[in-house]
Amino acid sequence: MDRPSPAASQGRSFLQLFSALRPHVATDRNLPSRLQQLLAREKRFGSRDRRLYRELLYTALRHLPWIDARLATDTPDDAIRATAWLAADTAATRAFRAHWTAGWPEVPATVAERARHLSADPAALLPAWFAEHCPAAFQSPAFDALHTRAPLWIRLQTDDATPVLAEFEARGWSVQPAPVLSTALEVLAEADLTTTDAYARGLIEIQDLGSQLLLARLSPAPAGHWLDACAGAGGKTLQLARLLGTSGKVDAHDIRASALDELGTRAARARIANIRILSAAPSGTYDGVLIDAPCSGTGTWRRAPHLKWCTTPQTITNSATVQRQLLERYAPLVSAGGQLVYATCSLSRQENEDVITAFLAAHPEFTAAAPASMLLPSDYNTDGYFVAPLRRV
Ligand SMILES: C[S@@+](CC[C@H](N)C(=O)[O-])C[C@H]1O[C@@H](n2cnc3c(N)ncnc32)[C@H](O)[C@@H]1O
Repeated sequence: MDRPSPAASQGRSFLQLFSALRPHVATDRNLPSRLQQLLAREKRFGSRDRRLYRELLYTALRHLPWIDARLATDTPDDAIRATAWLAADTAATRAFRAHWTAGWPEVPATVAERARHLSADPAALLPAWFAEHCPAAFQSPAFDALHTRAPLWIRLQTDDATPVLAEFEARGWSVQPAPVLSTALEVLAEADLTTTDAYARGLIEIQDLGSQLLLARLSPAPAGHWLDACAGAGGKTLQLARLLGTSGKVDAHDIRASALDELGTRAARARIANIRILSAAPSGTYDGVLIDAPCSGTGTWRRAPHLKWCTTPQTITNSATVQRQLLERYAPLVSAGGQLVYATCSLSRQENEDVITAFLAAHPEFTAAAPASMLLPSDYNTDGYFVAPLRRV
């Protein structure tokens, strides 16, 4: 007798995991931690199982109304089948997808075609209230990019990529350079980069291409003294420190001490010496101030799809209030002629253009140094970002 395919019982396990997460989707912005804990508790899972379930769960969250609708029928296996079909084809998902979607067509490139195949409503995949915040998100190709697994980008933190490329090749990981930025590489493998020598030596950092482009395109003048006012764990601080060169310096501040500790570890790993961590409130003046503001994260919906379902218009209004306060707090630290850079990973007009318009109206001593710009996830296969470069006159 043929042994049953493991994919059949994996389908049941996926449904169990999904139903454990489902009640928390609308309320828990930290759902990825909950998902991580859920998978860690299941001692019977190996690392490949965990990769499979993670991919399936993220796919289901990305397409939540479609999956919910199938689970509400008397053939819930349809939910497994649809999730398997929509999931990315990776080493971990291949056998599972082959079992559950035998005879199904290739997954089409656009959400509209996928919806047609599943007799589903494409518009249901984004909250309707978001249309007035970012109409472009509802249109192809941005809409398609938002419903595709986010790629893994790294930033080279060395002028010599040879040891990085050699190590990746030895591990069987292929990479693809970003056509728009020489320091950015897409890793085309399910790689745990934190286990590499390149990572341990600080030769690479995991950083979305969109985040990299934001600073690379500003090309801050070398040798300047900058404040990274909302540095977090320092994704942009490290990049800024390299762009400014060894005669420039960055003061990195955040209200989260634990994030600043992590920043210190990353800077030490990369032997970057021109970063000073400021736990206390910054003062004095700077050639440039970066405000990478806390935001609703709507630009990260492809990477963090649960945020689509727990973000509300009120979340956005609250973020915009904090963003205006942060500009008021840190803009006075820009010296005359200096730069003020406001950035978010939000696609909402209310957190982006509206915040900047209100700030400029209240502060004639600042002017736009260049047009503000929005990076849509479809532009270069990234998360979505907004950046407004301002100057103090
Ligand atoms: C978008 S995250 C920063 C990400 C970081 N720049 C990076 O590239 O990895 C926003 C950060 O602002 C911080 N923050 C919130 N309120 C703040 C305040 N009043 N002053 C400084 N930082 C603040 C948060 O703790 C959070 O780390």
